[in-house]
Amino acid sequence: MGMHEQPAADDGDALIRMEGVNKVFGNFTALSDVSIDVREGEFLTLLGPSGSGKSTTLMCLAGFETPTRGRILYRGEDVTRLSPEKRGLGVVFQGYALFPHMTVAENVGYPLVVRKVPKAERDANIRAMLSTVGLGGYEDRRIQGLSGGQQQRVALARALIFGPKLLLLDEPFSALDRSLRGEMQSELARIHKELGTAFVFVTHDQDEALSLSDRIAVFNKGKMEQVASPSDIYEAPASTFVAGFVGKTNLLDVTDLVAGNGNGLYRARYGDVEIICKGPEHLAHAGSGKLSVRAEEAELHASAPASADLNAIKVRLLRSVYFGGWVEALLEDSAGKLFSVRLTTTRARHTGLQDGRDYWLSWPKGTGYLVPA
Ligand SMILES: Nc1ncnc2c1ncn2[C@@H]1O[C@H](COP(=O)(O)OP(=O)(O)OP(=O)(O)O)[C@@H](O)[C@H]1O
Repeated sequence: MGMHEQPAADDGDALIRMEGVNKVFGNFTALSDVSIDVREGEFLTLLGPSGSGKSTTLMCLAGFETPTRGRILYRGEDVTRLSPEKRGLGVVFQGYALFPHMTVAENVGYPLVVRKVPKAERDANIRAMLSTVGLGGYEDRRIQGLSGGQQQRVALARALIFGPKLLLLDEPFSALDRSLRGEMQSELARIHKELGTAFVFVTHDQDEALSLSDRIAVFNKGKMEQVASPSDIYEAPASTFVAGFVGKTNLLDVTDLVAGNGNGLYRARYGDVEIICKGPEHLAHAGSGKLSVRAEEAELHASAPASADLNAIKVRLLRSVYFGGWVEALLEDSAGKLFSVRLTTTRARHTGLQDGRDYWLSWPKGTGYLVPA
């Protein structure tokens, strides 16, 4: 797919499809008209803040919750009311703990025992799956003696051993420390590639979502606001929420929108400054919108930049914060609008940052992305 191409409305490749799903608990609407396709073999991440409906979506896909309204189709067949066991999906959920009194092999082989797979075949599968998750030779170990990362590998092996077409994972690494988390993320990416099974992964961590996924679905207050590739989510957000939740951005009120001739560019106005930016076609007649300018897309200059290729605004530096590799500058323009700019430390030293001083904030013409106000 091209960089900003939207997925087809009717996707024949859907492995599992959620159609207009609502989920109401008492008088609280946890999911509101959620439609989403999971494609064969893809790594799809459900991303959003706490309480946005990610887990509820996963529970509906798994069959642990039933939608109040809407349908779930598995390869075109309605499974909305089918029990989790009958769906045959792999799950790694927080509440789906390992059996602590059993060995690694007994845990991993359990789904095969349930499916009455003969012992010899079972043992061969257990051995192969343990090697896939990097635990070859751990068959007889006890669960209690394993580290957090190793236990997660066992949980993965148990969820994958019966060859499900889809694996559902709910924040599987949230209890792990940062370095172990990074290691398990690479492992998960490797296992996904090796097996070719579709994964649906829930997280509230944007970096995890951006680095692991083929596509990301962003949730906010029970609604799915956008589903797209990581680069489209980051570079062509569909809403102010998506722009602000993924990465750090500045949202400017712009007016007098004029679309270019199908080149994806817009002319716009921020206060009395003329701006050239990118945006989706459907805003051509909107008149105004919000312009998302990424914190790392912008630069600071001690004097007015001479280049005609830059959008530029006069600002005052309120303060800067040092983060090692980069410096974050907080600035304010004459209208009282606050800006956040992320400069490399080298660049910040070169510019010379002094609180209270005036600067020019710039970003290249043709960058920055319009979202509906
Ligand atoms: N069984 C339930 N009964 C009542 N309310 C529920 C139930 N399950 C979920 N909710 C509510 O639905 C909302 C969405 O919950 P959900 O767990 O899907 O969010 P989430 O995006 O996964 O967030 P988190 O990361 O905190 O789990 C929350 O406000 C939650 O309190």
